[in-house]
Amino acid sequence: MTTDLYADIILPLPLPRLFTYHVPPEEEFRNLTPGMRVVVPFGKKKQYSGIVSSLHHNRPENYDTKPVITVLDGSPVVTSQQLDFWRWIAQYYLCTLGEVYKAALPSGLKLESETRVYYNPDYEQIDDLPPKAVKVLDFLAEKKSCSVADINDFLGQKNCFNLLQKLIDEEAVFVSERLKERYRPKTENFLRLSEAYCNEQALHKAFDALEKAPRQLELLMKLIQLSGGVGKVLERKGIARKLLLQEHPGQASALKELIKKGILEQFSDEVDRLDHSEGDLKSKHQLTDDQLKAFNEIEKAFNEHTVVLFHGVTSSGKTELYIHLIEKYLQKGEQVLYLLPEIALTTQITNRLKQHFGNKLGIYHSKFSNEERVEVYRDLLEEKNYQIILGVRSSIFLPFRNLGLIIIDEEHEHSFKQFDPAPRYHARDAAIMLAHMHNAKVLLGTATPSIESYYNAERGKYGLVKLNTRYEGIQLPRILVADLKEARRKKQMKSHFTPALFEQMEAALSNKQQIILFQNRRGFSPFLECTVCSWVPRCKYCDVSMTYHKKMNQLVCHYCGNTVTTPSTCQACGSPALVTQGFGTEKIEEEVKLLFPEAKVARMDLDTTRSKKSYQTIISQFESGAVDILIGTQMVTKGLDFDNVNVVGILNADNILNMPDFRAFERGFQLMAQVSGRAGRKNKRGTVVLQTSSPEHPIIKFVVENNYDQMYRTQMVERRAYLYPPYFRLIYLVLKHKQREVVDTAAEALANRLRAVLGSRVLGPQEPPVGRIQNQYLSRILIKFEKGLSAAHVKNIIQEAIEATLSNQRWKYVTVHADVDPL
Ligand SMILES: Nc1ncnc2c1ncn2[C@@H]1O[C@H](COP(=O)(O)OP(=O)(O)OP(=O)(O)O)[C@@H](O)[C@H]1O
Ligand SMILES: [Zn+2]
Repeated sequence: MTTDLYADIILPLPLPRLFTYHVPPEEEFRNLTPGMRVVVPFGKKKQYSGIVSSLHHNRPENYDTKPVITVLDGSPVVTSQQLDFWRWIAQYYLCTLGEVYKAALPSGLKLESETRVYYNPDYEQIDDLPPKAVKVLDFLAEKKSCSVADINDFLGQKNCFNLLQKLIDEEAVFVSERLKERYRPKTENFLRLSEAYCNEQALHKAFDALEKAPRQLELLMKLIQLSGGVGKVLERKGIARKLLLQEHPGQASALKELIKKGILEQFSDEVDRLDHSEGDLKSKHQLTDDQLKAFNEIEKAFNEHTVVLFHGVTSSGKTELYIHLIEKYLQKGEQVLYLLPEIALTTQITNRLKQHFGNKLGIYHSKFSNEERVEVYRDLLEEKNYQIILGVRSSIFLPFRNLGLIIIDEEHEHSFKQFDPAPRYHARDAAIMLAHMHNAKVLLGTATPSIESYYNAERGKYGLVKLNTRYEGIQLPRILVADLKEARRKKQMKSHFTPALFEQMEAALSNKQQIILFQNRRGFSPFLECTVCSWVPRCKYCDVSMTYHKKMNQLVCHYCGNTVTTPSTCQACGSPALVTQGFGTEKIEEEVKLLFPEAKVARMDLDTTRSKKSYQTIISQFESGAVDILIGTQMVTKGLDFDNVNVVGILNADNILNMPDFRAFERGFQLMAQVSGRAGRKNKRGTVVLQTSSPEHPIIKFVVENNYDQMYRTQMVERRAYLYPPYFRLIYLVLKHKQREVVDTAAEALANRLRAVLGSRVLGPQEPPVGRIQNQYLSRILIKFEKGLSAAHVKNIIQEAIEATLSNQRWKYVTVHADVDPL
């Protein structure tokens, strides 16, 4: 122990341990507290911003500490509760705190150490700049950002520091090398009368003075008009410069003169990027008797349980019920987090929630810009507007102060689990932990519960509430099973459509009703094949075949994104006889357009939804009836609520059920039941056509009968027999290296180490189905252990074994990551 102060810092790097720095005695560091961001040196030259995890007086024994360079915040940006949550995630999901830090903060709050200069698009020039500076600004405006070296090259000089300094002072550019925050509240320039002219007499003097300057006079009059009259302009509220110059941007020089003469003054002020307009709030729908009964049961169940599973059939009005529940918590002054699995869903739910909760609702997801996300983050940190957050996975990392309720909609969805990079967390499971920390409640809502959650409900760990009737008593859709084998044998197929599906579609179209078609693959076809020698184009970097995308005329690797132009001849035998095999959404779209030339068709999959607005556009086109047929991947299967969909087609159930995964049947049931649920939600019972080569498959039967219980029971028998969740826990260890031999020997050694302690609970190593990704060879070990064994203990063993294995010089560059509770 010393009197010197030390800080353990979380850096945005995958380091197994926190680094300790000493805190200099200067005034600046007086109020340093955990959760604040500081700048620290790391390695030879680099600087990073990190988060203070803790402060103490213990000098590290093994190394000399470096000093903290500077503090970036006046108060913590990460609360102590968040830090505890981060620590839990790191420990449970076997990753580092640095990895959690990277996932948890929006990038606008993480800083970069490279010397990059960013153009400020909001900068409006007032003073004259030297010509060179204008040149640099034009250059930057085009590039948006570049390095200092680029500017030197551009100007042909060694050092542009002085010039840059001027631009920085003007706030025309931002430089992240100074570790200035990349995010800045957006400011805008405003104009008002200056103090001296702020009475009617003075104002009249100004009019006289401007007699010979008609453009300036005109501008002054416009300011008065925009302010709402002479009386108002004297209040000096400020009119946006943009607004003033809107009609006559050429008047900028006249404005400059007015400012110079001291009649007007310009000031800048923050404008909120997010819309806080109140709008007209609608009152809630009255709950039906069945819904009310479920509502009361949920409230009662919360008296005994932290978590309640709400199993309500599709279109039973779960969302309506959530709205009532949210209101209750808001009245108590508590915050609500509403988690959704998919951005596609947020559009509709946002609209529904906005109508009731207006500007108390904040939205948080990855299609939002950094600045928008920072604003939501800061809003919660400073407890300003938002009381409900609607978001996807990463919103569990927001700085909640007073969380009362977490709703997890479509809790069975796999996209709640983050696959890559670390932390590989399950947002549902992590949210339950978060709720425990806040003493909050969790409602898991779904029409098709995950087997894990249903099991927890059955054995009394969670409360269970059911709602078996659809709103307005509409029956669940009629499901027709269409036998693909038979239709092919009888030569009745129209491309990928059986007569049953084709007829239903025709009928729906002639009745002006809409159709949803589901195919679980995007692209045109899974692969291209040479009919002469069977050659299939494969990714150069990964061990998979490439997917053919017709519109782009490209082959795309869905693992690493690598693209190549489609070859016109076989690269092995030279034959031009290349044919497409299988089909994805793009091909279905093309076929539908040929088969139903009159119908308007839209497609929703990863390829058509790259931008923030694209979901909104597709969904509102379909809502408004501008589109008759919507084709999509799993994005279209869940949660969407359309009034006029009468027919749903599942093009191929087999490739869902044939996945080499112990969850394939459960998942197949959920997907098919969910997509079926999109049909016939209003007015009239809908129809689903389910195309399959195995109509006798038990899962198909359960879907047709809407028999969740039976599906659950049969699956549980298998889970128990083959030692799978929910009876057993799984952890994958994935090893990667650019040489097969190295990764294999390392995996073997690691598995042996583990086996010495855990015995037959260790399986493998084995090459995973895709054995090479981005030129890295993979090997995988599976650890399967009984619920009775302490997970924390097993994780300790794993961590030690990994460290010991990697300490061998031979395997130094092998990377190992864990996937806890993999999906
Ligand atoms: N009490 C009610 N009053 C008026 N409309 C209702 C009521 N309950 C449900 N609805 C309407 O019925 C439709 C289906 O309800 P909702 O979307 O809430 O079902 P859901 O159970 O969430 O469905 P899914 O599981 O398929 O997402 C919606 O359009 C909703 O507005
Ligand atoms: Zn690839």
